[in-house]
Amino acid sequence: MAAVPALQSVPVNLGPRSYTVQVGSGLLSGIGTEVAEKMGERKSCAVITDSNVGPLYADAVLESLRAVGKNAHLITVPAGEASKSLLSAQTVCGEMVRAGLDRKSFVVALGGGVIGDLGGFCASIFQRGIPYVQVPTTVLSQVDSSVGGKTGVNLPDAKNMVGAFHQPLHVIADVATLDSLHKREWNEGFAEIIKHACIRDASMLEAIDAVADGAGDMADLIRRNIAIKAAIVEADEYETLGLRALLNFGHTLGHAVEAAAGYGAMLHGEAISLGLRAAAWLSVKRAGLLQTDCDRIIALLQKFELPTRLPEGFDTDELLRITRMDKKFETGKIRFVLLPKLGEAFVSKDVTEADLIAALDEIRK
Ligand SMILES: NC(=O)c1ccc[n+]([C@@H]2O[C@H](COP(=O)([O-])OP(=O)(O)OC[C@H]3O[C@@H](n4cnc5c(N)ncnc54)[C@H](O)[C@@H]3O)[C@@H](O)[C@H]2O)c1
Ligand SMILES: O=C(O)C(=O)C[C@@H](O)[C@H](O)[C@H](O)COP(=O)(O)O
Ligand SMILES: [Zn+2]
Repeated sequence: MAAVPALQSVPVNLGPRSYTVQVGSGLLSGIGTEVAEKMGERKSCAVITDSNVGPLYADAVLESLRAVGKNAHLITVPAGEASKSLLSAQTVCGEMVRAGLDRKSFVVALGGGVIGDLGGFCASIFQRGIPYVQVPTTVLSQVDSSVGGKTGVNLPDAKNMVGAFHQPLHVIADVATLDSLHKREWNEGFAEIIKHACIRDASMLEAIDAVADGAGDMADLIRRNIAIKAAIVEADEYETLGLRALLNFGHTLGHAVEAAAGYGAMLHGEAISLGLRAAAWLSVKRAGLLQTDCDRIIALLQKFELPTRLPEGFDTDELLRITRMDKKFETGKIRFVLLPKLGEAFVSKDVTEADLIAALDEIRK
């Protein structure tokens, strides 16, 4: 990672639910002080993490919290998407009860998007809701999932089917934690980064290219992505105005592929990469995106070794069946995000099932 400048803060302005995302290196050891400031007299907390992240970073976080007088209890779930389930939420909430947490407690979600979504969801339902702090440790969770307050779990049928909007009180993105990511987990985060560039900031494609070539400024790229996500969430927190829905570019078919593969078989970013290729192709057919721009998106995904060809074994009918459960499917009509040009997106109500079938045929090639 390129040299990290001093701590940067990105505000997320949501009135009474406003918070700050801190981006910098070596922030974990200062978490106690940061959290103490936000949580005031709340004394007990659950640090929720997974079996990969816990052994690497939980001690630093627990020590820092205990040093400022917090009673911090560690709760560890198995690493991977399968832990984003109602059963895990029940297990975690059960551990929170047995640890003596109450309505004056809080949660620290230490890990990737799975832990952020699960930990945030547990915070949203535990005794009808307690505050939480996001401490994202993957590229994907730093640039996307830790910001915006979408929390939840999957059902076997489809992704993110049970959840709540519950904004964090604070987000601490320590970019030094990214150094321990395996290449596959590092790369998958770029699917969401490329998504942000496609829908909001075409000029970011160059910065992404530079990072792929080992020359770019990753910390700055992370900050830029957080700012894009924050601006969209600020404008449409509850996804009711058609703006936040743009963050779903590539997700309609991507989510179906992720669920159909079996949770954990494909990483979220890998499934979204396939969804992005399908959505970019449909954007050429239905929205006038230039073929050269579509090719540019695909080439960039490939630079991060992300899949752009649907593997054998995915049944089109099954993928359509799952797609119909998507939250963007309303009264029998799909709302599909298309790109007329790089950096601009809109929600189309004119995409048909025949279009989806054609897009799936295309990404099989
Ligand atoms: N809420 C949102 O707005 C939002 C946005 C995007 C994605 N998501 C969700 O996020 C999830 C995907 O998140 P993810 O890709 O971060 O997956 P993840 O949380 O499963 O992390 C990927 C892998 O990396 C490991 N890991 C995490 N941090 C590490 C570190 N610093 N060093 C070494 N290993 C580490 C994890 O243990 C896991 O094995 C999906 O469930 C997706 O639906 C939510
Ligand atoms: O924050 C959002 O809004 C997003 O859509 C971000 C997506 O990257 C993310 O995968 C999200 O969890 C999808 O949400 P869903 O409502 O489509 O399940
Ligand atoms: Zn996503």
